[in-house]
Amino acid sequence: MASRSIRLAVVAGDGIGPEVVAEGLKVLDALGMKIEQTPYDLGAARWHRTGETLPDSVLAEIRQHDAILLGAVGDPSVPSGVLERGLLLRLRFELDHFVNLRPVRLYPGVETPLADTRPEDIDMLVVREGTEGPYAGAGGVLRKGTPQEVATQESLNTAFGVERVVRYAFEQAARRPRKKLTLVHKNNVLTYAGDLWSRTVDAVAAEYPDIEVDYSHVDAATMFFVSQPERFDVIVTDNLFGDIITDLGAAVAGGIGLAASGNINPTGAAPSMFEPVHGSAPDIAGQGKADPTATILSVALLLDHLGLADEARKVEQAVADDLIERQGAWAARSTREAGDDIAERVAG
Ligand SMILES: NC(=O)C1=CN([C@@H]2O[C@H](COP(=O)(O)OP(=O)(O)OC[C@H]3O[C@@H](n4cnc5c(N)ncnc54)[C@H](O)[C@@H]3O)[C@@H](O)[C@H]2O)C=CC1
Ligand SMILES: CC(C)CC(=O)C(=O)O
Ligand SMILES: [Mg+2]
Repeated sequence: MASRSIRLAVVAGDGIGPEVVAEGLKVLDALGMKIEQTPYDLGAARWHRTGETLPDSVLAEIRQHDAILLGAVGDPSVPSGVLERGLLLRLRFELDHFVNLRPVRLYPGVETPLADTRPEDIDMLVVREGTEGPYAGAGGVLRKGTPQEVATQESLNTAFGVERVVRYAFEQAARRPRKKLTLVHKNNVLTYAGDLWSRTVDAVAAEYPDIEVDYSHVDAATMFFVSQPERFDVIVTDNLFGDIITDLGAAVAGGIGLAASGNINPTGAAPSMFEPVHGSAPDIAGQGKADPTATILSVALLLDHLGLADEARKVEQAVADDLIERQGAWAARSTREAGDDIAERVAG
């Protein structure tokens, strides 16, 4: 992979998306690698201009790349859900990103709101299912706009979909020193879906006798994230629970500006997509206030995914060193200055 140029599709998106993506690309450039970047004009501006979210022809072009770097989508000027479903979720679903990989890690030097918590206490890998659950879009509305309106939003869980993500999570757990996997769900109430998830984890666990397996209801898991984060190593969970607990994970591990993610298609049949966990943050867009670190760490995940482990470690180390030096001084730098500092370290 390293010998030829990497074809990278870039979807900067909305709000702070373009600001943080610029810094992610700056860090990639600092590695001195051959990267063919194709920028895609997708997001609120295109929707206003053309009414399009993700035309089929653009999706077909994006498929021809090795990976995708995405900033964030969503804008207050566009009805909620239009871009989130029509662009972001469409990319995840069409490219079959069934693993949404979200490390939750407290880096040395980073302040956590949790008392007496050391970096070794917060080191988890959340494996969130990416193509099913309540995000699948099943449901509908009856008698809309009347006092008798009924809205349903169903959670789709298939044996195939659950098993493949659970297997992926076990593989991840097997590679980590603690070898522990926790299923997070709500199987005491969501009895149909929860039962499928629990039975699947039990069945796959039989093939991994060295892995300690446990279970936490999602409500209790949110409490443990704050009170005993050291309980968790690898977490496997559904699309919605994974979305929610990883914002909480970001908060306990130093803030949403540090949380990275990868939407992975482990089969390699389509490009995987890397993006910060955060959204388009319209409240700070255009002000140079966004922390680009989450995007830069997502670039490290992208490099790792492409088999460029040395380059990935270089980027991650540059971020780790920057975080130690930062010591709470984030507000003193703009988005661009933070990107410059990290890129300089990468360039060495
Ligand atoms: N993957 C994506 O494209 C996502 C898109 N969204 C969309 O983004 C829009 C805003 O959603 P919100 O719920 O407000 O979530 P958000 O993550 O954009 O912002 C939540 C809070 O975190 C802050 N924040 C986010 N990223 C930051 C960064 N890099 N540095 C410093 N502060 C940061 C924001 O200023 C805001 O106060 C909505 O349209 C939403 O649908 C939300 C989450 C993910
Ligand atoms: C905007 C949503 C579709 C997704 C989201 O919040 C996320 O993936 O973290
Ligand atoms: Mg989210």
